[in-house]
Amino acid sequence: MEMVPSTMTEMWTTMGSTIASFMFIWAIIRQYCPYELRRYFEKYTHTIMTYFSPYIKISIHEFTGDRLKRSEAYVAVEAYLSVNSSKTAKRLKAEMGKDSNNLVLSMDEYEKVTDEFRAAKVWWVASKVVSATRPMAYYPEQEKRYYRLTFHKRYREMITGAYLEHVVKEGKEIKVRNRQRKLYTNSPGYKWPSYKQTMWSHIVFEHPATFGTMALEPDKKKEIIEDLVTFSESKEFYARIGKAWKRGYLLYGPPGTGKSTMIAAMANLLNYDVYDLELTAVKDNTELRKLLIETTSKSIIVIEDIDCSLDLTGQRKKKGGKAMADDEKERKEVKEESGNSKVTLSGLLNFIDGLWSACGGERLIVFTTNYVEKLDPALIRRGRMDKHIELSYCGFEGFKVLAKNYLNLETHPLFDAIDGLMKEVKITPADVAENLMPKSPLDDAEKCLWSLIQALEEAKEEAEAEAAAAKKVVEQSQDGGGVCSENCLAEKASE
Ligand SMILES: Nc1ncnc2c1ncn2[C@@H]1O[C@H](COP(=O)(O)OP(=O)(O)OP(=O)(O)O)[C@@H](O)[C@H]1O
Ligand SMILES: [Mg+2]
Repeated sequence: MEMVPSTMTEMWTTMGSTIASFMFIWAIIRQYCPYELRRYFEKYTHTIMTYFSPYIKISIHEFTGDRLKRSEAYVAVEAYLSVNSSKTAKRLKAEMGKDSNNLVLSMDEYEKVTDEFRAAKVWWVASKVVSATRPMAYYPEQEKRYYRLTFHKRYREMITGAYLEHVVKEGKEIKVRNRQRKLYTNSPGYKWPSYKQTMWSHIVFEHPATFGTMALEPDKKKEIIEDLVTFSESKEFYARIGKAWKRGYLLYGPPGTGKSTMIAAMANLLNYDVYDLELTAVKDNTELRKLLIETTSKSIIVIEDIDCSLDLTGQRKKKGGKAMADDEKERKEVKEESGNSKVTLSGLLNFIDGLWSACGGERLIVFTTNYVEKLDPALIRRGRMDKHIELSYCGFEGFKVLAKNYLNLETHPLFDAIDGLMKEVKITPADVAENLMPKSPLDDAEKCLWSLIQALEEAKEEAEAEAAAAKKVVEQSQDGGGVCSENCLAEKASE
């Protein structure tokens, strides 16, 4: 019986000295052996340890084959652990979250946390490998981050199946809930990526516009919202009919009628990112393709003022004489404005429905224009631009939305006068909004309404004066016996 403690002591002593000798050899190897030999030794020690260990390890690296894109699995695990580790981890790092007013916590490097799934215990470690810097290396020292999951081999099937599925699914949901939406732009003069750079630069998207604050006929608003929501919920439908999950919107109408505002409202409704594509800054069709491939899912790709962006008007209907000359002049101007860009109409059409436009999924493509009639019909046919939305002058219903937003008024005795004037003159929502905006702290709602009435009356007088001038021109031309074309009448009236 007395032998037992002594045998135990001997055993511990032997184990202790074995470990000490091993550590000593390891220290010598680290100190004196060349890097290659060290790596070799490490590799085999590792293999022997793994052979005897009952634990399995899975690594999830931040970058895999494609160095330009973070691995989706890594991003999902990062999000999952940001919520599940923040209660147990002792060292956390904090980053700015959604709307820049809350901090999102996640586990810091080399931190270890435990998770449980159906009574199985697993361990996560956040780690990184710093690659050796070589003298004269082109790229600076690289850090390769990864997460390592460790679990007992008896849970192999459950962890590699159900648990990882659960982590990725929950991680993606957390990411969507926490993500800060971004507004991307392709800056002019930007050079095609060097290491790990992209052709897009971005800022946080924080536009406050919503469909609730937009002055729009209620039926039209409802129709657009339903269309957008149906699109965002139709993943299976698009897959079933064999169509890429994207939808094109053409927004057209005079300046100040809310086209850009509607894009922001769309992004806020669907929680999408916005890619504001400046076509004049795109060198050629190849660059356009690269830009498109970089866009991510759940995004709106916007080309504003498509008619001014490039000479994309294609083969327009032939017009006679002067109109044709104007047309040519205009094209020349557009060409000059668009600088050296060689993006063509066919390049843009391929951009909309080419094979690679399907990569990424769930995307809206929005064009805006002030002159829909100038666009090539091929560019805006259904199937490319699926929904055409006209944004027009402000009606009384639109005014009521703005009065509620700007002045918190639902009704007022001056509303009737405004309704009457709005039926007679055209005014853009931008002009209505400007008049309803208090100009000093002393301005009350009634003063703002009077300011709008005054603007409407002035617009009415102007329209009446123009109509009278046009009438006079017609009368003069009839007295002179000459026949005046529509164009010539317009010219004379403007004189
Ligand atoms: N329908 C609308 N509802 C609410 N506000 C509007 C609306 N239309 C315009 N506005 C207001 O007018 C301003 C200008 O509107 P916006 O930039 O959306 O016009 P636009 O149609 O894009 O003009 P442009 O053709 O010149 O680009 C916005 O900041 C917004 O405050
Ligand atoms: Mg605009």
